[in-house]
This record gives sequence, structure tokens and C-alpha cells, in this order.
Amino acid sequence: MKVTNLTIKYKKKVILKNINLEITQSEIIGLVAPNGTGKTTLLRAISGLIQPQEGSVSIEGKTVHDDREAYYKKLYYVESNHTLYPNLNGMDHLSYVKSVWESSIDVEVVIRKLGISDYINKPIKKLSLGMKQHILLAMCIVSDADVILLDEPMNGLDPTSIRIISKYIEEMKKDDKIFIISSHILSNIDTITDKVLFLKDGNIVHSIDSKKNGESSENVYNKLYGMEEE
Ligand SMILES: Nc1ncnc2c1ncn2[C@@H]1O[C@H](COP(=O)(O)OP(=O)(O)OP(=O)(O)O)[C@@H](O)[C@H]1O
Repeated sequence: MKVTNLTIKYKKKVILKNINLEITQSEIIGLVAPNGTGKTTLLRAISGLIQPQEGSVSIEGKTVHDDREAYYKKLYYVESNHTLYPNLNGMDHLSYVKSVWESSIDVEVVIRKLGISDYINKPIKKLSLGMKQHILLAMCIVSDADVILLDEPMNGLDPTSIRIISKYIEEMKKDDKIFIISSHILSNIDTITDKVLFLKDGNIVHSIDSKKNGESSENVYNKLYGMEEE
């Protein structure tokens, strides 16, 4: 997946300027920055939901303009739980994703592994925030897409759930998938990422290779966003 010279503005306000990013298969990328920095904007641009003023995004060499349907099937974007239909249940959502993404993933296995069988048949409007997050994550797993974009996936999850989800994401990486996971809380995603990208002033100002023993991502976060080190 390649992002080339991407610039996004809302009216005259520049949110992202000249972003370049290349992600090879099978990587888990963390996208970290405080609230309001542009993480969601970047994910939305990659997913083709907003058009950049300049630059482009391609997956396996193809942009959304080359073949819209093929591009959308290659990726799955997990936005906020407001995208869930309140009167439908989790199973309805999973069946929908399985059919549209033409996936061969076994839905029952995903439900069992995520431990969501108790509420998978209840309407979304009766579920807690954490339960809805689980349904969203189950949907992205069922899609079996090559590129999975997760916007703040750990919001509302307890530590046990974060561990289960993290383990699942690491397992899926073996199937040659790219994950981009945004978070304003570094500790939620620090342990599973291969690389952490830090956004500031519209650009990726720093990246850390998590598998190498170098600088600590926590120190970088504190330095970049003006927090005192403990
Ligand atoms: N539709 C829009 N119209 C105008 N400005 C917008 C729009 N969407 C986002 N913005 C602005 O773009 C900036 C980046 O927002 P974005 O949601 O991408 O940040 P974020 O890093 O994902 O924040 P958070 O962690 O709070 O979700 C903010 O200043 C926001 O006010």
C-alpha cells in the first residue's frame, strides 16, 4: 500500500500535508497522535471516503479511481460504532460483511474466539460500548480484507478484551495482511505494532521500528507532544 504526496484540506485549513508512506505486506502499523491531529482524516483518505486535494493512495498499484469496487474489497475500515445499525443484531452485520466482501471466513469460529456469542443475536441498541467494539472488530475479521484500518479500536475495551483483540490481530498478520491502527493512547497498541508513526502538524514526523531495540516510543510521544517524562 502506498501513500504518495497526500494533502488534505478542510476548506482552507490544511490537515495533512504531503504525506508519504509505503507499507509492505504483513505489517501492523500504529498511527499515534493526540486528539484532533488528523489520524481519522488519514484513514478516511486511505479508505477512499475523502478525496485528497493533492496526491494519491494505491493498493497493489491501483487507486480507488482505477476500479472502485475492487479497491473497496481490498480494504476494510473500522470507523466508530455509530456506523452499526441499532435495530439489527451482530449476526446480521457479520452476515452482511461476509457476503459483500465475498469472504470464506467461518463466522462461527470468529464469534467463539472473540467470546461474543452471548450477545451476537441481540440488537445493537441494547449493547454496551465495549460489546459494540467487539462487533466492529468481528466485522473486520470476517471481511478478510488485505488492508484493515482500525480507528481507535481499543476504545471502551477492558484489559482482557484488549489482550484478546491484540492476539487476534497478530494471528491475522500471518495471513499477509496490513493493519493500520490509530490511537491517541500509545500503550493500547504499543505491544502489537511493527512500526509506530507519529503525526504532528499535518505530517508523519517520526517513526519507530518496534522490533528494534532503540528509542522508547513512550519517550518519543512525550517529547513530541510536550508531556513531561515520568
Ligand atoms: N468534516 C470536517 N470538516 C472540517 N474540519 C474537519 C472535518 N473533519 C475533521 N476536521 C478537522 O480536522 C482535524 C483532524 O481531525 P481528525 O478527526 O482527523 O483527528 P484525529 O487525530 O482522528 O482526532 P481524534 O483522536 O479526536 O479522533 C481537526 O482539527 C478537525 O476539527
